Amino acid sequence: MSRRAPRASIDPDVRKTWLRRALPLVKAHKTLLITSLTLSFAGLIVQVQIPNLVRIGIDDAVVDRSGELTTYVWWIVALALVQGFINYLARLYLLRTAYEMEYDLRNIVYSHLVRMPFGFYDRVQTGELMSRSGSDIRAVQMYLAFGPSILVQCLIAVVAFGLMLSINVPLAIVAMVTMPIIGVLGVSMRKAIFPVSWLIQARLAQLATVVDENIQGVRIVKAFAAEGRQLRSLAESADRIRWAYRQDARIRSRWNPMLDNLPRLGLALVLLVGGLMVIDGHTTVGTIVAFNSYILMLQPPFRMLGMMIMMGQRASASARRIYEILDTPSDVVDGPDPVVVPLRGDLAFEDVVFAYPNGTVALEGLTLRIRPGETVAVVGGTGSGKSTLGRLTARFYDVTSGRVTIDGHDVRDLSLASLREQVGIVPDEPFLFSLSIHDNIAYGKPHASRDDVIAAAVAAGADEFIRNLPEGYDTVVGERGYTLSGGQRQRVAIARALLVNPPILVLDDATSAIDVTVEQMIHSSLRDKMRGRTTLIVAHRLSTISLAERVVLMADGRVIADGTHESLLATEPRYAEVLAAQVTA
Ligand SMILES: Nc1ncnc2c1ncn2[C@@H]1O[C@H](COP(=O)(O)OP(=O)(O)OP(=O)(O)O)[C@@H](O)[C@H]1O
Repeated sequence: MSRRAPRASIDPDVRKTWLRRALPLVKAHKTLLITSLTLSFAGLIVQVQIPNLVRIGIDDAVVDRSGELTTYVWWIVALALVQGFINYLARLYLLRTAYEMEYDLRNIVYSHLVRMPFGFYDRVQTGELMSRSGSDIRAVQMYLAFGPSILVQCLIAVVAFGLMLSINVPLAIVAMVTMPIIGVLGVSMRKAIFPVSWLIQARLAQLATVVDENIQGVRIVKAFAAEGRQLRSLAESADRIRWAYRQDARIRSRWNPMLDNLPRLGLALVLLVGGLMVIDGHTTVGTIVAFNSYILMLQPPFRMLGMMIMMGQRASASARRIYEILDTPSDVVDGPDPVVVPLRGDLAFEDVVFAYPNGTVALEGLTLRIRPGETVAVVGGTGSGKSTLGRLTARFYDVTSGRVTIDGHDVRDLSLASLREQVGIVPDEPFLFSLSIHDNIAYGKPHASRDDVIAAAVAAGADEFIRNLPEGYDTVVGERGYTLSGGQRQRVAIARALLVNPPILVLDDATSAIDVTVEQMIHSSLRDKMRGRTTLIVAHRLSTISLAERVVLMADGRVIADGTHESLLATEPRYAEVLAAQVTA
């Protein structure tokens, strides 16, 4: 099925109220919405006729015995059928409107999320994002679609009141007396409940984060036999939710009986006043019965008024959180005139200062030049800024000051898509999708042929183990590729980068879990496969470092020494220190 693009977007003007900003979304589906509202109004008009027919039926056929009872009965049945059919259509269109709007909103939010820079994902929690893209979208959708429908249903009160007035003015006023009270009480109840239900939402989102971490980190939890501790933290979250639900129950049980009983008071009043009027001959028994029906019929819309106010409050808070995402501009975007050029791989960092969005300064005036075709190992203590080099090369983040250039172009001037196509990054813990090995390798080049995929896998030293898998290249690797070993996953990830054949390759500790002989094989095939490739290797192992023709030593976000492995060993005591501290054979 082909995917339809969202029909509208959220108004970007942040000065407008949330509802006005969401209006384009409603307008985009106005035909559906108006159809549904019109139908729902028509249904209500039919519905208010029924008690009136009952009144006439009772007065004519039962009391006066002048009319045919079955005629009234058939009319009522017919009207009920018509009303049922109209309501069916109205409901159908209303739900369709709601889901169409939800679809649009979901797509708007999701397409914004995929454009967000790395810095955004460093800040927000997965559980929170899931909740924003789930329940918040739903809350807004509900209000936008169901709000107008509730208003239309409240209109029935006007129509029914008009009809009652035409039958009997004093009794109509008596019947309506309790309605505003129901409305006011409904609103008050919702107001009392709102903070609690808000708390429930927030605590459910917290619980989602705890559950998410427990599931994602289940191996660590088990490895440290920390199930008890995790269960306690889960129980604490659950307990907080239970407390909030208890408050919710307390408020509801206080208000609901009042709301339920008020209409009965209305019935009693109508019976009292209406009964006296019947006795005095001012009205008929049928009128009392009809007015009873009206009281019961009018009660739900008035109660829903309160619900609508609560839905509005919730939707407004949800919309604010959704807008928070939509209003966060992606700062890492194409410049006004993005350059698309094939790169040779002449990489330079010019006095680069870089701080992560949380303020951690990772590079403090780093200058480094790597010529096309060079293979450079970056060595340094933990946190010295090695991985950051790769992230800035592919422009996952923008530098705070200074420049990163490739072939003389500032990376900020290059088109983001072409830059990322030409800078391949293999992290130490690669992510594999729940797809076949073939599709995982071909992720950056989905139309690659099987032969190309195999060639990349051979170069990455992965072909042999892949062939031994039950379905070879078609084996689907489980969620996050857990069915493969760490070293196997790293090899699949290297193959994925090689298939794209980028002129610049960053191996960020990407062979840490691969044994030394296989690693040497991979590097020699890398060298054969593309002589001109610029390769940056973040390395901890001597075997890896020795593959590079040049070694750069980093400390505190700066390059402190640069040369061959041998010359650094001979001249730079800090190099020997770093090697001794963290480098394994
Ligand atoms: N996403 C991030 N958000 C905030 N700070 C970060 C982020 N990633 C890294 N840092 C910090 O930036 C500094 C440099 O990190 P970087 O990952 O470049 O170090 P590294 O030399 O590769 O370390 P290691 O050898 O331990 O992987 C560290 O202080 C680190 O804590």
